[in-house]
Amino acid sequence: MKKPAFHKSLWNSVKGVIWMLKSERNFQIEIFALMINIFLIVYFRLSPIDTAIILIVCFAVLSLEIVNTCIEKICDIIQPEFDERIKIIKDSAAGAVLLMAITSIFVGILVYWKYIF
Ligand SMILES: Nc1ncnc2c1ncn2[C@@H]1O[C@H](COP(=O)(O)OP(=O)(O)OP(=O)(O)O)[C@@H](O)[C@H]1O
Repeated sequence: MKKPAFHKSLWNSVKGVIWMLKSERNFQIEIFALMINIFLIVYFRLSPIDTAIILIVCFAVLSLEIVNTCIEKICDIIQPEFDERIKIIKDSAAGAVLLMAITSIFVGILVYWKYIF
């Protein structure tokens, strides 16, 4: 298959993110959390390094959510019926998002702490 032009593959990636925004509830919640963080970054006038740390953890959660959804979709195509192996794959992929979400909460507390107190 011929490789699409750069602008075409970039647009395909954007369409993927738009699909996630329209279809995935967890992704919508994580985007809402990103908005809150952007507000807090501006409100507390975070330093460039603290801003970078907050944005990195926010986008790490969002990116993992996309990968988790892709794994779920592939699993649903491969095995629509109940399968113990699919359960392990889906639960593990969801676990990756959970670990990063917990990490992001701790990072948020560490960063915002000095601006609040
Ligand atoms: N084919 C299957 N075989 C075994 N267990 C499954 C299967 N499909 C889903 N499950 C179980 O149901 C859970 C939820 O799977 P589902 O595909 O509905 O994802 P979801 O509700 O979108 O989850 P998430 O909140 O992680 O995005 C999985 O983590 C897994 O434990």
